[in-house]
Order: sequence, then C-alpha cells, then structure tokens
Amino acid sequence: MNDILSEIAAYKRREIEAAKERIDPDEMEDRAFAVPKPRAFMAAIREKLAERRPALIAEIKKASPSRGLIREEFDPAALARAYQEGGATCLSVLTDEPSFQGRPEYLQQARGACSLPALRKDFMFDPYQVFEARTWGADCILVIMAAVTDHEAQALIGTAEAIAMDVLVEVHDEAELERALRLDADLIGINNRDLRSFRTDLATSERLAPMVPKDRIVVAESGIANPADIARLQACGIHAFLVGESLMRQADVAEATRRLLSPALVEVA
Ligand SMILES: O=P(O)(O)OC[C@@H](O)[C@@H](O)c1c[nH]c2ccccc12
Repeated sequence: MNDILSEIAAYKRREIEAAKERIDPDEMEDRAFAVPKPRAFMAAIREKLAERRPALIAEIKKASPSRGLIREEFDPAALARAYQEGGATCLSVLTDEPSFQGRPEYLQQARGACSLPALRKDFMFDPYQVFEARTWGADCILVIMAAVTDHEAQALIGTAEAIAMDVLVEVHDEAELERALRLDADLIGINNRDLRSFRTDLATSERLAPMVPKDRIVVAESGIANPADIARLQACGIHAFLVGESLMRQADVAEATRRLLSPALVEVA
C-alpha cells in the first residue's frame, strides 16, 4: 500500500516517538488530566439538532495535499471568531504540519478566541496523541477508520473517554462503517473525499447515511460548497456538516458561514 495514508502513517509514527522523547507518556497523561474540563463537543451538536437547526463543524485549514495552499491570510483566532459569529457549532483545526501546514498553536489560538468546542484534526494512532490533544485544548479527536486497526481505534476511543473527550469516527465506505458501528462511537463522520484518490463525491454520504442507526449522529465531511449541497444532504437525513475549504476561500468568513447555513434553517426535516 503505497498511498498518502501510509506515507502519513509512517511520519506520524516517527513524530509520536520524537514527542515521547520530549515529554514522556506518563507525564503527558498527567498533564491531560490536569487541564480544565473539555467543552462538550457532541452535546453542542445534539443541542443544535434538537433545535432543528443544522450543526456546522467549521474547519480551520491552511493547506491540504489535494489543494495545496488554500488560504494566504491565516489568523486562527480571527477565523474562529468569524466562524462563531457566522453560526458554527464547533471548530475543527488541523494540527498536522507536513501535509496540512497545521500546528498545535493554531488549535490553541482558535479555541482561545471563542467559546466553541474544538476538534483536533489529525491522524491519530496512539493514545499519546489523545493526551497531547487535550493539553492543547482539544475537546474531540478524529479517528480515521481507513488509517487504523480496530484495536487502535478502540484504544484511542477508550483514552478519549477516560478524559471526557468526544470522538468523531470517520468512514468512507461500507466496510469502514460496519467496523465503526461495532465500536462505541456516537459521532460518525462520512468523508466524501477518498483519502487515497482524493476524489470527492457527496453521493458517498447519501449512500452510507441510511445505514447508520438513528441513535448515532452522522456528520457529512468534505466537498460541501454551498447551501444546495447542505439541502441535498439534509434530504437524506444528515444535519451535521464538516466544512473547510469552501469557507476558507472566502474573504468574509463570518458572512460566508451565515450564507451557507441560512437556507438550511427552514429545510431541516
Ligand atoms: O475542505 P473540505 O472539503 O470542506 O473538507 C473538510 C474536512 O472534511 C477535510 O479536511 C477532512 C476530512 N477528513 C480528514 C482527515 C484528515 C484531514 C482532513 C480531513
């Protein structure tokens, strides 16, 4: 398997080992338990849905492997405030540097500038990263089923639970969804982008969403560009959305966020 995911997995494992040299795992765990309690990420989404409004997880992303540089003028604190002002429910902040030009500081700055709960958007393999994420202020982690074994996923989820963090479990096809549903995961992200080919198609969400039991929350991820996309996904029962690039490309992010969500207010079934 010689694709971007295995490349990322390889450098992540090196990053993790290097990080453990700087701060050992026991110390990192102690630090994670010492930070103030997380903000409720999934509960914020549930509340939004209970109000019959769409929940937006708004992403702060400077660059990506498929798109290159997405946004020149990049101030995570200002972007977080704009997202909150525009009506976002949660934030997602890239912390991976080699592929996404992310940084832990961006997560800290963004979360510090608003009152929204925040997801550490990164490739997680080791419980160490979960503790680390918490020390940076993250309230939720991402587990990408395409990247991890069931055993690794379970360990990440168990660690997050121990420190009261939420988990977004990401799937891209039927097999990954079946694995995810066997895990204790209430937040299921359906990534419309194939991380191997970078092809993005909202039909992925349409196909997989009906397979998710009603007690779980489905989040449609990637390739959502306008209110019509939101309406299309709502038509198959999806009311939570993770959006990055299309908002990051706007000069006025608050206004773009408002516009993306506005027609949806009346459409939620
Ligand atoms: O920028 P977009 O197309 O709106 O997509 C956001 C988000 O879904 C995407 O960044 C993403 C989804 N899963 C990931 C896993 C790793 C890194 C990035 C991602």
